[in-house]
Amino acid sequence: MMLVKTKKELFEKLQMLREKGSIGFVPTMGALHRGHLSLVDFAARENPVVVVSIFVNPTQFNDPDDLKRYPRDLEADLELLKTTGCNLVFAPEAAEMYPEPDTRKFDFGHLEQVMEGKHRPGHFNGVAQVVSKFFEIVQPDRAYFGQKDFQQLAVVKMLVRLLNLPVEIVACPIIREKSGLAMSSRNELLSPEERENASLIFDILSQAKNLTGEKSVEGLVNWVIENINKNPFLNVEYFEVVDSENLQPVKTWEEKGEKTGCIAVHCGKVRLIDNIVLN
Ligand SMILES: Nc1ncnc2c1ncn2[C@@H]1O[C@H](COP(=O)(O)OP(=O)(O)OP(=O)(O)O)[C@@H](O)[C@H]1O
Ligand SMILES: CC(C)(CO)[C@@H](O)C(=O)[O-]
Ligand code: BAL
Repeated sequence: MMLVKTKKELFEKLQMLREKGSIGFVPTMGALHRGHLSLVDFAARENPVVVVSIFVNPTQFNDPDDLKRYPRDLEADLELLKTTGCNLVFAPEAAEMYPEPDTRKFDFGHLEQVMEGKHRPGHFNGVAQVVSKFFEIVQPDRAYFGQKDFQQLAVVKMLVRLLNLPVEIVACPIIREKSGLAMSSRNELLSPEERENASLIFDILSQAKNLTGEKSVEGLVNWVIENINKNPFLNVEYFEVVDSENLQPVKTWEEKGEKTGCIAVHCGKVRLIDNIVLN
């Protein structure tokens, strides 16, 4: 496994690696856990070459404290990646990715106006800026994203359509801790007590999945919010039931198509997200 920090080094290494066949790309912000490693495993199964990027992208943080606190540990990340099928790690500095300020404004319409987009203004524009740069630099055949960031997946798929990019976006399932809590780099910022209580989020989402027969959509939304907020460590920012494809709000269970319940919860200073398919 090789580590490169500049685009020049990356181009040189990729020129050699590309001869082996297709490139699978896994973009991350580091502080790696089993969720990230599962994306690398999917990529390695489907491509002879796997590239992982580690970059805490400043343009997608709407909250400067969140950016400052975001966990970083390149040494530990490299140790973990050594145990996987990753061939090349790209860990650039901010100036390498943004030699000029990126002033591009993307329009994802409804996809960026709800849930994460509504509560983190500018977030998806920053994600689109950095992901489009990575796609241009790495030119992957396939790119792997986790379903934990459900809305991000929809935005990245639209980005690829908007820019006509020849990259296949592969969605990978959510990896959870034994307690059910979705793995996340931000979990490291939770105290042991907060972490224990945060497992209630998936517990309630799983129960909600079994209640769609007896509660209306609105009734279920209120039930989820009330039951999570009963826990003194947790405070729900939103819980919404949306169409899995277009993220339009779902009003009744009779509507066609797959429905996903998406949630953001504050636990102490940490903001956690999760989601579950409800039908
Ligand atoms: N538990 C998980 N299961 C599957 N994929 C995951 C999981 N956690 C993160 N990913 C995916 O890994 C990629 C990189 O995510 P990122 O580096 O932001 O990690 P993260 O754990 O989501 O961190 P945070 O949520 O604290 O930002 C994204 O595609 C994300 O969806
Ligand atoms: C895709 C991504 C690496 C872009 O910075 C980030 O949003 C993430 O880790 O999900
Ligand atoms: N996993 C999404 C990256 C972020 O929270 O900014």
